[in-house]
Amino acid sequence: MAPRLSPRRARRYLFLCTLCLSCTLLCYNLVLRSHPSMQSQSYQQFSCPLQPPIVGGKKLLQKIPPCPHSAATAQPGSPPPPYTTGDQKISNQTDPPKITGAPTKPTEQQTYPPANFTATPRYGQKRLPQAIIVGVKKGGTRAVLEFIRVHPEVRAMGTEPHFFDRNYEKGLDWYRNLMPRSLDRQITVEKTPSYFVTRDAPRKIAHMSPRVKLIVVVRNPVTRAISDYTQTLSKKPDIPSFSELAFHNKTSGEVDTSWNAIRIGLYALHLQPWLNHFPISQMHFVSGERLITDPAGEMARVQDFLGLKRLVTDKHFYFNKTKGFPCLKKPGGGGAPRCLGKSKGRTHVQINPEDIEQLRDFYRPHNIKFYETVGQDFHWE
Ligand SMILES: Nc1ncnc2c1ncn2[C@@H]1O[C@H](COP(=O)(O)OS(=O)(=O)O)[C@@H](OP(=O)(O)O)[C@H]1O
Repeated sequence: MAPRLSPRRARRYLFLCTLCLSCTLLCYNLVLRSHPSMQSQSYQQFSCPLQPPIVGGKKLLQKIPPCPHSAATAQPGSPPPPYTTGDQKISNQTDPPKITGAPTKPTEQQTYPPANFTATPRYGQKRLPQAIIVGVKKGGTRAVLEFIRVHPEVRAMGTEPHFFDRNYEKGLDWYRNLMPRSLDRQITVEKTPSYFVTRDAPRKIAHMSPRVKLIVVVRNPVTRAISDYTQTLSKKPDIPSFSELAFHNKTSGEVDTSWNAIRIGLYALHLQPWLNHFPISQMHFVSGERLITDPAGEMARVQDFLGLKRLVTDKHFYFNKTKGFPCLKKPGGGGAPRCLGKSKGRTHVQINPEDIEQLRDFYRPHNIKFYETVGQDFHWE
């Protein structure tokens, strides 16, 4: 017959058993979490532990799906809402306010996650970018970034870090730390369109890495100026008319080149400082117009320039009639396709045709100089 336990001893055994069980569970959990095979996206969907990195006290909403969605509904590789789906209504989010000292445009990132979307992976290293989309504002830079990051060998920062124009004093470690992790064979890319018109940016970028590849998305400077103005007007409805801002004197047709919307379009002028630091072969110019009419063709050239296999092809795009722009198909054919957010492809404000004609005349010699410098005719007539 087994000896009977006193109640005190029984309680002690019970306590020891509970303690052992808890330790086992704790160890099991620790081992599972640290094992690489358990850090896949599907695991993260259930744990959802990742917080956006903190930069300058501001949270970067970068590649982090909202937890409830990812846990409940996300398929591996599928992006989180809200963002445009097919011919449905385009996201009605507005541009977020610009925050000086911190990377901008988190809303874009929320509304347009990349096709190779994963919650920030824990593998690989953070590296300084090997390619930068340096301009131009309203040229189509977001489209190029979102299209190129579909490529499995590209890792892109979704927000604009503004390192070489606003945050340089924060240092290269700060900048590197903003980048997504990448494997050795992958290319890290960021885009900040204001670099192209920042005088000191070429020198600073060359100092970081003289071999970095530079992408400039250019668009007819007249359309670009109207796009820029339309964006400003959407935020500040009380600004003067386009015509008042664009011309010193309407009758003489003297263009006001001190207005940024006009000045940014003087591409030949802004290009010069870049050529003091980089050979033209290290710069690639994307046509903002062809990016809309033939995104696959334009992206083929971008992939060639970056030394990547042409994996982003016409199979990835379809023309969304509601948006009036090419959008990305969902990889594999299933699920929702993805268009850029509503701040991309706005209906432009109506501009007097005479003003447009005057601006065309104004830009013509500058455009010709630009075509000659880059050895490419963009046909902005
Ligand atoms: N596929 C696709 N979908 C939507 N929009 C597209 C696309 N491809 C190019 N574009 C053009 O991109 C213009 C915005 O340019 P950026 O992304 O460089 O703007 S920004 O400087 O980052 O604000 C934007 O300018 P607007 O049309 O004036 O809004 C678009 O014309």
